[in-house]
Parts: sequence; C-alpha cells; structure tokens
Amino acid sequence: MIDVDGVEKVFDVRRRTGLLRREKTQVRAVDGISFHVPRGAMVGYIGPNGAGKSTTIKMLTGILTPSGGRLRVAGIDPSRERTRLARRIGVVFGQRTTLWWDLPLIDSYRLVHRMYRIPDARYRENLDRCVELLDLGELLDVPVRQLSLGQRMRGDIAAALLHDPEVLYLDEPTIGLDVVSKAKVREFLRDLNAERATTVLLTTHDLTDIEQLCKRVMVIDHGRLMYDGTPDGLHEVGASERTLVVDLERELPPIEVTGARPVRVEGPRQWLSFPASASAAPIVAAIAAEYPLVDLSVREPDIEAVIARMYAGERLMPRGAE
Ligand SMILES: Nc1ncnc2c1ncn2[C@@H]1O[C@H](COP(=O)(O)OP(=O)(O)OP(=O)(O)O)[C@@H](O)[C@H]1O
Repeated sequence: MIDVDGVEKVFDVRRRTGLLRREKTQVRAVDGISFHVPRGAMVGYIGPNGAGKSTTIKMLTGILTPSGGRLRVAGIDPSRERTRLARRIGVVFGQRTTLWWDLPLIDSYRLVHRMYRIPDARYRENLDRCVELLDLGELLDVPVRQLSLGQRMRGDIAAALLHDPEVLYLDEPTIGLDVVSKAKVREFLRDLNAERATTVLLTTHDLTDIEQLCKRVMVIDHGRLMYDGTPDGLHEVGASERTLVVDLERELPPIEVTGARPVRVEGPRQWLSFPASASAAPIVAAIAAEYPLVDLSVREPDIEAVIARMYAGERLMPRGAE
C-alpha cells in the first residue's frame, strides 16, 4: 500500500552568518529511506525531534515533492496526483485540527461530505459508526472551539474517516490526552485496523501507542532508517535487560549467581539484572537453593530506555553480535 524507495528530501535554507551575510546551505531532512507497508498493516514511525518524520508524512500525502527516490501510495505518485490520492487517504495531525473552529462539529462533517462527494448512504453509515465508537453523540452540536482536546481529537479522527480512506496517517494522535481518552483512541484504531483493514502509519512520541497498537515499528534519525522490525526486536537490538527483585529474610551481601548481576541492595531487598532474552527460571532456582528467599518478582524491560539510548546516538547491537 505504501512503497518508499530511496526517498530523499533536501531543503535549501539560508543561514545568517554575519550582519549582512547569508549563506546558502542544505538540510537533508530525509536521506535515502526505503520501506514497504502492505495493505492492512499498522506501523509505528518514530524518531527524535527533527528526525524527518513529518517530512516523510508530507511527501506521502503529496504536500511535499521528494528531491530523489520513488514513492507510491495505493499505486499513486502523491506529488503528481495529490487530489486523486486525497480520496484514498486520511490524515490526522494531533497538534492541529482540520475541523472548522467556529462551527458545530456536525457542520464540519457535512462539509467533508460535500468536499469528498461521499455518497449519502455511505456518509450516514460511516458517521453513525464513528459517532457510536468514538462517543461523539453529545458533541455533534457543540462548536469545535468549545471541545476539550480529547473530544476534538476524536472529532478529527472521525472527520478523517468519513470518506473510507484505505490509508490513515496519524501524527501524534494521543498527544496531550488523559489516560482514558488515550485508551479510547487506541481501542478505536485497533478495531478500525482489524475490521476494515485500514493501513495505518502512526507517528508518536508515546511508546505505549506503539507497544499497544503496532506489530512493526520503524525508527528514523537524521533522515535515515535506523530500525525496522517488531517492538520486541528493539529489546534485542538494544540489549535490554529484565530486573529480578528479590526479597530475602535478612540483609545480606549482594547475591552472586550465574546469569545475573546485582545492581542495587536496600536492606533485605536486592535487584539483579539479566538479559531480556534469557529465561529467569535457572536464576530463580539458583537463588532459591542458596539464599533465604521470601519473595520475588520480575520487571519487564523498558522500551523507553532502549529508544532513549537509540536517540542519544548510542550504537546498539543485537545481543551476541559483539
Ligand atoms: N520547510 C522546511 N525548510 C527547511 N528545513 C525544514 C523544513 N521542514 C523541515 N525542515 C528540517 O528538516 C528536518 C526534519 O524535520 P521534520 O519536521 O521532518 O522532523 P520530525 O521528525 O517530524 O520532528 P518532530 O518530532 O519535532 O515533529 C529538521 O532539521 C527541520 O528543521
């Protein structure tokens, strides 16, 4: 559904280098990216600020023309046939709204109905579905400017879906939302993807969105693709560790056991780290055999930590590769 082959985007920028002097330089916002997203996939597209995510999305919608490479969305070259593509895609920008600020929500939908020339029956059906699943019933007559951020976001998602797009680009759809609203939006997207096989490309800084929604994640930095795989695979690449929290009968020196290393001791409680890919069972058995064990729990690795290290430019290697 989305084909990106060696795509580049270079911006010419003028930088002030003195009182009257300006120098022309180039910013390579996207630097030779290739990926393929099959129909019905829900893929996360993440990266630090300025990595090139929005530039990629803008090229995929046809707003920007690539400086090099080849791009196709639903078989269409976005920058050449932007209007034709607009009928096939939906876009939601979390930080901006596509709704008419002073009009009641329903009026924005009526305008979308006309603009996209959506057949009446299909419009009704899609609107009813969105109103029900996104809980918009009470909000349809409220002017958009009076909606809370979470209500507005749900309103925006519905607006992007009324014309049945095959591809949905979501840029920060959960930004600024409370936990309940986030859960609602995620549940809706999961259902949409499962029931209608809508292809979704999701940009977010909230890694829980990725963990809960995407089987695949792409990480971009400095315009280049750094990782393309499962969210779990990130732990492999990042050599993530799980933590064993051990409660002993009494305070003892740090536990010595094969396969794990002590990282913290606080009274009778000790923390040990071990590779996320390894089994906890032999370590637990060894500790139970040699130490006065009272209680024990395992903490899962933190995807945020792996991503933070990746964004900080640390070279991450799959376990065993070095
Ligand atoms: N119109 C433009 N002219 C010049 N440079 C630009 C333009 N748009 C983006 N850039 C530059 O391209 C790079 C990538 O920007 P982009 O907005 O794609 O990043 P992003 O990954 O979406 O970041 P964020 O998470 O902050 O939204 C940045 O260095 C940015 O300054």
